[in-house]
Amino acid sequence: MAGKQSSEVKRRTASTRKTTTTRKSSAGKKRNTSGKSANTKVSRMQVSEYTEPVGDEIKLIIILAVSILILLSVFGLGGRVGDKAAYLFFGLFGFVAYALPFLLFIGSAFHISNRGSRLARIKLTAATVFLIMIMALMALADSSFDGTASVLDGFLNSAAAHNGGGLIGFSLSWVLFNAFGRAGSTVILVCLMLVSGVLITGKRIFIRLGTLIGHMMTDMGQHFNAWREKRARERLARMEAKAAEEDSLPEDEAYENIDEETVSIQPKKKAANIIIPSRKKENVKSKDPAPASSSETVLQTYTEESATSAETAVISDDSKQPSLDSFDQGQSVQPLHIQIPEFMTGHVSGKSSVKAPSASISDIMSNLSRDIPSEAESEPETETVEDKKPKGKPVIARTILSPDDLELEIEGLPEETPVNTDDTFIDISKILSEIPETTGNINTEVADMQPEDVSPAAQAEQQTAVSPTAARTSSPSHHTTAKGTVEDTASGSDEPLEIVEEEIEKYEFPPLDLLDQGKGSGNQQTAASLKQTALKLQQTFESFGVGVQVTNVSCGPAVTRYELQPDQGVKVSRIVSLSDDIKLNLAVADIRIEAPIPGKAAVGIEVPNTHKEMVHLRDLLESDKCKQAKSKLAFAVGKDIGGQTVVADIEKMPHLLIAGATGSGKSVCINTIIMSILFRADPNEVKMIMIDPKVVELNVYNGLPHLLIPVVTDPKKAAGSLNWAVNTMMDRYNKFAEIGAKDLKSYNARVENLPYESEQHKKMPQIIIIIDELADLMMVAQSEVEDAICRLAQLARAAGIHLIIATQRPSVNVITGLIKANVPSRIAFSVSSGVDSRTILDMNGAEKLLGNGDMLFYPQGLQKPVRVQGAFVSENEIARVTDFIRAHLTSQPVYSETIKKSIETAAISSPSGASGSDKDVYFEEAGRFIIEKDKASIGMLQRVYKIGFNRAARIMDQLCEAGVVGPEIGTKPRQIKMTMEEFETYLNGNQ
Ligand SMILES: Nc1ncnc2c1ncn2[C@@H]1O[C@H](COP(=O)(O)OP(=O)(O)OP(=O)(O)O)[C@@H](O)[C@H]1O
Repeated sequence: MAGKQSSEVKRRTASTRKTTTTRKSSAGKKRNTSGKSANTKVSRMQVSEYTEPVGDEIKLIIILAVSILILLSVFGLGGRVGDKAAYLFFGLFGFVAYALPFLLFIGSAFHISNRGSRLARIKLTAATVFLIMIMALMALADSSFDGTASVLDGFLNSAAAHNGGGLIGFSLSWVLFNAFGRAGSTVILVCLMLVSGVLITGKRIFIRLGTLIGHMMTDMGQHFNAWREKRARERLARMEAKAAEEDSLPEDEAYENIDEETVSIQPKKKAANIIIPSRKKENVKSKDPAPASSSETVLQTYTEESATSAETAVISDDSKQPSLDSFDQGQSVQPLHIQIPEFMTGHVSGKSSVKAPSASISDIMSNLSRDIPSEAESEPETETVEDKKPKGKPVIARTILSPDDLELEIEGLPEETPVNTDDTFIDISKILSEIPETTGNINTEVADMQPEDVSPAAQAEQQTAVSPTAARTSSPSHHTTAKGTVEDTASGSDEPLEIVEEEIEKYEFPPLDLLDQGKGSGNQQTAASLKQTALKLQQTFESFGVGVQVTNVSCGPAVTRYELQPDQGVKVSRIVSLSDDIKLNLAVADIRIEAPIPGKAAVGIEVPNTHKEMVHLRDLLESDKCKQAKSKLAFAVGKDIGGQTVVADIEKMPHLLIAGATGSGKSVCINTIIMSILFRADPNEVKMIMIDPKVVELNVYNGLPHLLIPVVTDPKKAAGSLNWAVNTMMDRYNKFAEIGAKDLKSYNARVENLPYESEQHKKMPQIIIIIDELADLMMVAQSEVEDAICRLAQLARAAGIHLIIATQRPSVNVITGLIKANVPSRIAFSVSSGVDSRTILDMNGAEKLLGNGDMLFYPQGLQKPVRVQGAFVSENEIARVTDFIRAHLTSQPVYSETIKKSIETAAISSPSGASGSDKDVYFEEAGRFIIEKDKASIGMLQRVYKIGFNRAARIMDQLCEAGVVGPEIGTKPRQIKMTMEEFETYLNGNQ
């Protein structure tokens, strides 16, 4: 037995050895013929490339033939075999057997052409389920079906009658019927049918239905509104006809018939409105008959024709001039509202009408202003006014701009002021000129205005409207001192302020070699790697049955864009839906699809580069594009996807919103803007206000002559700075109006050509207001900040004031609708979600950015944002440049005390803040400590009081404000300016 076993083992060992030898020799052979086998592989691949499509074609031909045979069979034309087959098909599928040949062919063709696609498999499965549900429903539809017959009966009945659900449908309905009854089974089957229908079509039936209903409701609403408007117009037409009729009646009778909705002037009430809603001439009169003593017109109205003719503009009889006695002191005043339809705004003025119907309100207002006779021109009238010197203050309380009307509210007209609006056009200039100038005021204050009542544009327009008079009256309140500064003797922070720094005699432009140069490594992407990625992209799309051709490749510093041209019939949405699969196949973190590229018949796929190139500011500033840019506010944005330098002009933007997640590159972007300006603009040409609630970002610019005031770090003061800017804007408009200039450029040009030296009219610089974190300001005084930003954004462009606002919180309560609407140019850096991207750009895309200066640049006028790799400037470079500028100043910049004071006043008057009362609890201690140590450093305060950086910096600012320490100058330590005794006196004085 043992011997048998051992001989068996030997035999096995021998056979194993033999096999090993055979394997070894075959491996050797393989090694020897490795070259050959590679060749064989290639040729096999070529063969398979050839045979695969041909094989598919043959398969389809066979399936077509089978389908036709089945078709013939089910219609009884298939001979004996066909009859048998038809019996089987009807038995199995019931009525659906008629559709079987078609379904078989279409299904097979679909499967073959979408081989490998998961989606196609899902669709095919869903289609099969759909068919089975139909079969089951057909079985259920048979009224004789009661769930008692056997499954075989189901087969036989369908085979014989060529209807019903066949064996398959019958079996399923049998199970469902016995479990849920007929109704329950129907619900389940229909539900499954719908689900498979959704999977087959990919359409969201119910959501669409909801949307459809929504659209229908909106349409109905619109129809309803149109109907209401039509009715209102008809009513108005009726009223006009009625009014025309009444014209022919004696006056007293006519008054009784005036419709209250059209006109209401109620002397006893606070306000009254005249609404002139149509272009047609109409007679609108006071509801109350005017008292006999004051029956003359204060408001004059003109027909369209008369508005264009200066001569025919005067309606009232000279002998019936309005009595100015009515402005006497003690007389009660009434506000008067005039609403002027928008179409009239081009023709408001009587004497020098603005002809263009699309003329802007400010144009009209400036025209109006010019119509008001100056003191010299209107001497005889002035005399009359002097005689009857009124004490009341007529006030243009507010203007309201609605989409249709401009409304002026004039307070201070006497109670019984009669209004005769005979014609369509009201001469506001006349009203303004008749308000006595000797009172020294057409009060432009909007003190009692409710913010919600008055749009910022309207406030600004209102102030613009009265500007010349205001300027006339306010100018004597300033007198020039020997130093050339203007002392503001007028009280109140709303007085127009002037930029009063001494002019910087000579500004030494910093040389570009203070900046680092790019290494000039160029793009690391080789042509081969680009070609490979392009091929991969094409193959990926092909594997999903989407035909595309890569037509172009643009290689940018951080991303490369592959331009794809889809084949005929390929939907763009299909390409977009494959973005995840592309990411997977290319093994990249994220891609952005631009579908389509604006102005091109191509879809752009932006793939991050493996090696990112840094775009150095110096390289951009040295580029021709930058050198050729004429504007002082031109700045280097970065390089676009094609590697081209992108240069933008803040003047044209005219305001810019920069938003992105923390660390995405906002501060670097702001620094590049500031640096671009420092390299291009003289401080006498461009000034900046920097608001940096984060404290650390912009303080390096302190001490530069370009700054109007030191960098503002206190959010409460920031609101004050914005208010100051609004006042400056209004002041500038007044000055423009005085010499008939339209904007800053024409003003400066005219001032330059003035034949005499004027103290009043000097060249003015452009002003850029940079806010590094809007969210911090909005937290402190949202309504004030929003209001000021909107007023500036709407009107500041012509005044040469531009806003650059950055925020890392792109939420709707920071970037409010109002701010968004008024700041048209945007830069979006990387954000965390599509929602944030939509808040900034009104579209997705920023969530796909890569960070580190990768941005979507969307200036005003561009259809779609462009992807740009932002310029980079390091802190060292900034320090080098700012140190250079400071070192080469002929005189230290003198910051305007007036501006500072005004900003502080505004901060104090701000309801949300009181700069004096909210000193930090460590303020006193920190002051004493710093004086004792003779060293002021934020880090030291942090360490000693164990507080955060922001709080320590704020305490330092408060100490600086109190005069304990000097301002921060670059990286140098602050000066200690008070002794301990002085500080104690200060503290005692402030308790
Ligand atoms: N254009 C750029 N090129 C290369 N790297 C950049 C660029 N911009 C920013 N970075 C990198 O990103 C870092 C963060 O940038 P930055 O400080 O500007 O972000 P931020 O958005 O201002 O962040 P935070 O809101 O927190 O202040 C920089 O230190 C730098 O390394």
